[in-house]
Amino acid sequence: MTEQQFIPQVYSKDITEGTVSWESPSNIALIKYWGKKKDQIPENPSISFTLNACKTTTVLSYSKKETTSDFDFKVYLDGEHKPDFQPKIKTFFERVLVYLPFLKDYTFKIETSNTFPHSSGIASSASGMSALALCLMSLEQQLQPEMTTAFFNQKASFLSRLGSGSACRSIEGDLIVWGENETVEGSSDLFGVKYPYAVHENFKNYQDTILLVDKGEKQVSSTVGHNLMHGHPFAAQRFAQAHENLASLKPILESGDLDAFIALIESEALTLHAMMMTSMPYFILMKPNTLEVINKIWSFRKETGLHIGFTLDAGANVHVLYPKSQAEVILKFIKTELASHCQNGQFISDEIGFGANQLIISNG
Ligand SMILES: Nc1ncnc2c1ncn2[C@@H]1O[C@H](COP(=O)(O)OP(=O)(O)OP(=O)(O)O)[C@@H](O)[C@H]1O
Ligand SMILES: C[C@@](O)(CCOP(=O)(O)OP(=O)(O)O)CC(=O)O
Repeated sequence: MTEQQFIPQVYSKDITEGTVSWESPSNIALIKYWGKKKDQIPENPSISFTLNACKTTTVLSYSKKETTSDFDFKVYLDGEHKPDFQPKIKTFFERVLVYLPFLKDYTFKIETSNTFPHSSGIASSASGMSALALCLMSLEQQLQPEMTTAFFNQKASFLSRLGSGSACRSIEGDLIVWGENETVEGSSDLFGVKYPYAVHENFKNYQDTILLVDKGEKQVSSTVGHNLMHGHPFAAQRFAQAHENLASLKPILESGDLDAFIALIESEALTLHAMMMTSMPYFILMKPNTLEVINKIWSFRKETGLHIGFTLDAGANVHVLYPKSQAEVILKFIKTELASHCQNGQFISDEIGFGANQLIISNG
């Protein structure tokens, strides 16, 4: 599989204007992507649960310009012009122009909203960039109607990756692998693929309650963090470990061994943050309440034997993961013991999801 297949031939249709819309979820990595090569190629494989409630909805309106000129687009978040979202999208447009050669032919209006706070480590770049990539694919599909769903999804994932690496894991669900590796046949550095092996019933409707320990924008973006893996003293070991952890996860997913699952994902989360703390310059994204919550989760698990575990993204917020069958008692614990460590007591109840959906635009 190469990038070449995503470069279109001449389009068969001419479209002057229109509107398309997609909602696309965020995702939470179990084995983390941290470190990348040129062109958004990951240094190691990752695997994530696609989320359900945490999502972006984007409406893309386009009208053809008289003459081709530079990129022409405006972004609105929750109805308000959002100039500080423009640079990431401009970089995205530059990277994908060769694969979407119509980009300079249109004026775009991007109206977007997230169901959760952005830039705080709940992967708004993943849902936001994948929603935009999907909208652009819908436009391309109108220009070239003879496109299979499999190609549509694969190219949407490929383009999303060029917007934000982890975004390539948001197009489909429920478990997505990104990054070529020896464990998952068909895996690719270029796009995400559905995890193709047996997954035990224990993981069905797996719950993710996201504790909003800190809703503020984080001090160091993921992009900057990835770059600090270049020349990092532990980089080689970390990249090798991610391959090993993916190999270990396969029998765990098959057998439904939740103790082993929790041990693996918690170790991944803490290793991610260890990489941040041992970067140069070093940085810490966890907050005191992140550690409070982690310690409480560990005590509660010891006391009850319940299968409550956590993972972290690049931020202070804690993703509490647990099986649906134990949801009632764990949710009660979260409400009574953990919510007080969240900003304004806020948390988001989410669970495994199945990917993006196109929304029908009504003209009335
Ligand atoms: N709905 C959206 N549409 C387009 N771009 C978005 C949207 N939401 C967020 N973004 C972009 O993503 C950036 C935030 O990404 P960043 O990686 O810093 O944080 P995050 O995605 O919340 O956390 P993570 O590190 O877990 O991915 C925003 O500054 C903005 O450029
Ligand atoms: C910690 C992570 O969430 C890192 C996500 O990094 P991004 O995909 O947000 O980074 P860019 O490619 O620079 O946009 C781990 C993961 O999702 O695998």
